[in-house]
Order: sequence, then C-alpha cells, then structure tokens
Amino acid sequence: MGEKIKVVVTGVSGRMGQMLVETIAASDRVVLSGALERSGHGWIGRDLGVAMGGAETGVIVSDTAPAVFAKADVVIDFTVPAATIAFAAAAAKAGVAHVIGTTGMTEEEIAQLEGPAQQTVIVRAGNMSLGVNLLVQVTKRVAAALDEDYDIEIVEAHHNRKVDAPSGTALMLGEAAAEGRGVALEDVSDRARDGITGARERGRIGFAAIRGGDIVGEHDVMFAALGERITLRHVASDRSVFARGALKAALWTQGKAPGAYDMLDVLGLAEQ
Ligand SMILES: NC(=O)c1ccc[n+]([C@@H]2O[C@H](COP(=O)([O-])OP(=O)(O)OC[C@H]3O[C@@H](n4cnc5c(N)ncnc54)[C@H](O)[C@@H]3O)[C@@H](O)[C@H]2O)c1
Ligand SMILES: O=C(O)C1=N[C@H](C(=O)O)CCC1
Repeated sequence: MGEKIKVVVTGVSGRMGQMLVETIAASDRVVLSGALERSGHGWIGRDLGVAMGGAETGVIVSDTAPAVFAKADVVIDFTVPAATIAFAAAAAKAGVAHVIGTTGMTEEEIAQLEGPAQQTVIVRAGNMSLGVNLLVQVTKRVAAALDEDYDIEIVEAHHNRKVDAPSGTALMLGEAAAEGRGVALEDVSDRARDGITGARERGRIGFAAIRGGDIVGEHDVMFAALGERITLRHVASDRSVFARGALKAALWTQGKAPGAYDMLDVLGLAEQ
C-alpha cells in the first residue's frame, strides 16, 4: 500500500469533526495531519487526543489554516458558511483538495467557491451518505414520471442543535424533484406555511422542518395525489454514515482535475 493521504479536519470539536477524527483513526488509507477550530476555542493549542478525552495523538489543534494546510493533501470541512468560504480560499492557495459538508450556504456564498474550484478540487454535498445520494436519483426519476396531480412535499427532521433549515439534504432532494419536473426549484419552492395560507398551489414543492432531541437526520419525499401517496424515505441513525462518505470523497479527490464536484461524482451516480 502507498503512502497514506494526509487529512485536515476543520471544526474538529464539533459533532461531525469528532466523528471524522474517529473514522480517520479507523482507516488504514488516511492519516490525520491537522485539526482546526475557531479562534478563541478552548481546544486551540491542546493535543487533539487529550482534548477529546483520550490518549495523546501529536496533533495540536490550531486556528491557523495556511500553516496546517501546507502539510496536507485534503481538508474535510463541516463547519459554518463563513468559515467554509475562508477555508476554500486557503485550500486553493495551498493546492489541497477541499471536501465540504457545511450546509446553510446562500447562493452568494456558494458562488464564492467558484474561484477556488478553478485552482483545486472541491467536493460539496449537503449529505455525504450513499443512501441519500441514491434517493436523490430516485426522486428525480419519480418526479419525472408523475405529473402535477402529485403534490411534492419534503419533510425533514433533525436534532435540536441544527441551525439551518431546510436542511442541505432537503434542498438536494427538492432540486432533484424540480429537475425531474423540468422546473427551477426557486420558482416553485414553498419554504414555510403559517396562518391563512390559501389552498396549496398546483406544481409547488413544499418543505417542512422538524427539530428535536438527538435526531440524526430523516427525510421524506412525498408525492401525494387523490387516492394515493408515494413516500420515499431516508433515515440516518448514526453520523458515521456522513463521515464515511466524506472520507470516500477525500480519497476520490486525489489526482482529480480542479473543479466543483458533488457526491454523485464521487459515488459514480452522476448521469452522463
Ligand atoms: N453534508 C453532510 O453529510 C452533513 C452531515 C452532518 C452535518 N452537516 C453539516 O455540517 C455542519 C456542521 O455540523 P455539526 O453538527 O458538526 O455542527 P457543530 O456545531 O457540532 O460543529 C461545527 C464546528 O465548527 C466550528 N467552527 C466554527 N467556525 C469555525 C472556524 N472559523 N474555524 C474552525 N472551526 C470553526 C465550531 O466551533 C464547531 O466545533 C453543519 O452545516 C451541518 O448541517 C453536513
Ligand atoms: O446534523 C446536521 O446538521 C445534518 N446536516 C445535513 C443537512 O443539512 O442535510 C445532513 C444531515 C445531518
């Protein structure tokens, strides 16, 4: 086996950050070469293993991306939009690939990744699991097969610490449904309903978000018509499914040409 791929994890104290550290430790193909947290965080300057409550790892948590990226092959980033944009610029400058799981980015923020993607490989997906990416393709096909007699509603549920809605996954599924129907999601999207909303408009794609407890991530795509309803469902019961997907993406980036990619590219599910 060749040399191990050197991976940096950003937001390392977060739910996904810690899950990624564990997933990397269990892999024989990658090694953790650096760990980043936001300036002022209590873990800065500490050994990561000790900060996580275990044995020393020799990786010191830093808040200085350029120095950490200089010694890496790929960055795995599940943080917040502003941090992700800054990491994209730093990763492009350092010539390291960037795997982005961060959700809640605006269209303007996503556009800011275009420059960096000309210089390095960026893989970005609102959900890194194989199951959800398969569901994206199935949703597109079902939406293409059914007409507007079938109302499309996307219902998502997540833990009570999640800060963005609809979830990145719900938006991926909405995009897929809209694409299947041959419409633009921004033209048909109903993001919130409250009060006297009037009857549902034909052809819209509705979103509803539930937040509670420790729900890892659940998504239903409902096609509801007179007399019948089809529901496509994905349930994530463990965050490791996202971390394994991110690691797969990190390995996939090596040797690829600069550009903006998603998990459908990584998993070989993209339609030609
Ligand atoms: N794409 C996927 O498969 C997937 C899966 C799970 C979560 N997510 C997304 O990943 C993101 C993180 O989720 P989480 O549950 O781990 O959140 P979290 O709040 O537990 O972790 C985020 C971490 O980022 C850190 N951070 C913030 N600013 C930073 C900066 N400037 N530099 C370095 N670190 C910084 C925070 O301190 C925190 O530790 C969210 O957007 C979430 O929706 C995506
Ligand atoms: O826990 C989260 O936050 C998740 N975010 C992603 C999303 O917004 O879809 C993926 C599921 C978990």
